[in-house]
Amino acid sequence: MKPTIALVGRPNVGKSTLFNRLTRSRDALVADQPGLTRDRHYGHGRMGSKPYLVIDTGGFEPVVDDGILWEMARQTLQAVDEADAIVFLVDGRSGLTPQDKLIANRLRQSQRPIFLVVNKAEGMSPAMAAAEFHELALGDPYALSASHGDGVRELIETVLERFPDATEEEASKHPKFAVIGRPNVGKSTLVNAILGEERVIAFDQAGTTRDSIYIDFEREDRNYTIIDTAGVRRRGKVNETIEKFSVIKTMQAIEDANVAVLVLDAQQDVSEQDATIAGFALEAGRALVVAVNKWDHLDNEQREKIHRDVARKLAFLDFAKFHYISALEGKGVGELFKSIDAAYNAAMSKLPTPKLTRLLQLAIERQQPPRIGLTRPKLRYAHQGGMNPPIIVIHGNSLDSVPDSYTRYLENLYRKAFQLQGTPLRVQYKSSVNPYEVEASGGKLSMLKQRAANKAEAKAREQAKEKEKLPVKARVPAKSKADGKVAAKPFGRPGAKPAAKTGGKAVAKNRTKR
Ligand SMILES: Nc1nc2c(ncn2[C@@H]2O[C@H](COP(=O)(O)OP(=O)(O)OP(=O)(O)O)[C@@H](O)[C@H]2O)c(=O)[nH]1
Ligand SMILES: Nc1nc2c(ncn2[C@@H]2O[C@H](COP(=O)(O)OP(=O)(O)OP(=O)(O)O)[C@@H](O)[C@H]2O)c(=O)[nH]1
Repeated sequence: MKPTIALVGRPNVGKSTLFNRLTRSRDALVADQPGLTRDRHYGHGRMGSKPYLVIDTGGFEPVVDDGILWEMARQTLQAVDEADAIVFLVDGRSGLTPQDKLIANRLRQSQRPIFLVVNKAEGMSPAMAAAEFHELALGDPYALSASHGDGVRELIETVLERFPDATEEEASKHPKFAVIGRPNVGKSTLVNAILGEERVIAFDQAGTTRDSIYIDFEREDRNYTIIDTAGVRRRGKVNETIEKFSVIKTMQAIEDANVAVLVLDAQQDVSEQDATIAGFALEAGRALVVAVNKWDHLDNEQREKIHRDVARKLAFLDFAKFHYISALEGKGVGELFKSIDAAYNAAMSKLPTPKLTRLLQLAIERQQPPRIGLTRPKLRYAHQGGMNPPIIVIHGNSLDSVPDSYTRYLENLYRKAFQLQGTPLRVQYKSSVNPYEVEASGGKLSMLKQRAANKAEAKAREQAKEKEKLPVKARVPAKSKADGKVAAKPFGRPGAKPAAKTGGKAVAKNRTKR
């Protein structure tokens, strides 16, 4: 399970700046999708072989007791109680404030490990910057500069020390699906409807309120694991108070599943929270099935309306299959399983290199990528870069100028050819910048240099093939995309090689599309 790190501190200490640093590398994975609003408070990051989730809790005003600030404080406290580690930021330039002391007192009640961070410490000696914050009695403060990046890596390494390395993503041999959705949409009812008929093999009682419940069961001779994120087991319970919604629980469940089943309530409009949860699944690259629940007792007009609402607000889920079901009456549940199976198979598909490359050539024959200025991108060959979600890596030259529309054209073609229904699909580009190209543009390459260039290209292909054997996430490339507030120096995934070397000569540029 990925550890979750919560960033806490009074307003303006630099939480979003640090958040951007810790999550930047993953931004590349979800290129802007039409209609997808990304929640900038929750993000993914990775340090070497250790992936993590980060929450920016927003400004924490511990002294207010109502209104929006109180609501923010309530959410911050929930995150503090549910996170695996807390990074408490203070401002090294403005020094220790009474508010910092109040927050520190509240954090001390938490059972979670706390890391006190003195931000904005660039140009100061770490000992000087940290000195006055020892008073908070939260251990040795870490001095760093979120905007410059100094000390950030050391901090995150220390935070992650206590968590185990991500074992190679265990390719689950069967579908493991998380039932996710906002409160009251019918998640428990659906889980009960599914389990009511099936043979439950094992039942894992959740350790804390944050944890989901894992249930193994058999259906038509196939094994499944259901990850139940609904608040409490309600079988037989009548007057149940509504459990508060936990974003961390939902995100962890999505991460741990290989298919997400998003439950919506057909008797209500698609809400922002629905879209946000859908966005989490998409960002995690999970295969997805949507269950529009409570389809009973709706007249045609209401059904039309929800169809339109879904099409408009969840357009970015166009790869997923939608089911209109009634968990209460047990209708549509069997069909749902067909899509869960299909989505699982698609997410785990093995895509052979020769077929990927043949399809690429076919795509180019049908339609070339457009010329940008004097150059036309040259797409040479493709191989699979990962599973769950399937990643297709395309090698060639000048790939930075392939337009999004062409990437979508390729995606659609691959999706059709491999029947990848229900899973996101990612196309990434790797451009080889041939060091001889500059000279070549002035005249012909000498035979010798030409041979060296060919050798470099051949080696790149070999390496690409080798990489197919590596774990999925280790190969997701970083993209240094400065995010407004942050400096352009790349940070976040030092474990990932910034550029693959081809024969020690040619340099590769990475670019990622969803
Ligand atoms: N000098 C310096 N300024 C920084 C550093 N980190 C952040 N800042 C600046 O501090 C200000 C606040 O940064 P934010 O990241 O928005 O702070 P925040 O804690 O998220 O603020 P809220 O969203 O209000 O809670 C911005 O002007 C940043 O540019 C740093 O390491 N050094
Ligand atoms: N009409 C109708 N009502 C349903 C259906 N499924 C669930 N409900 C009702 O919706 C309410 C909420 O259902 P739950 O299964 O508790 O919802 P949940 O998503 O698990 O809720 P949380 O645990 O709070 O997240 C209950 O009153 C259910 O009886 C359905 O298919 N049709």
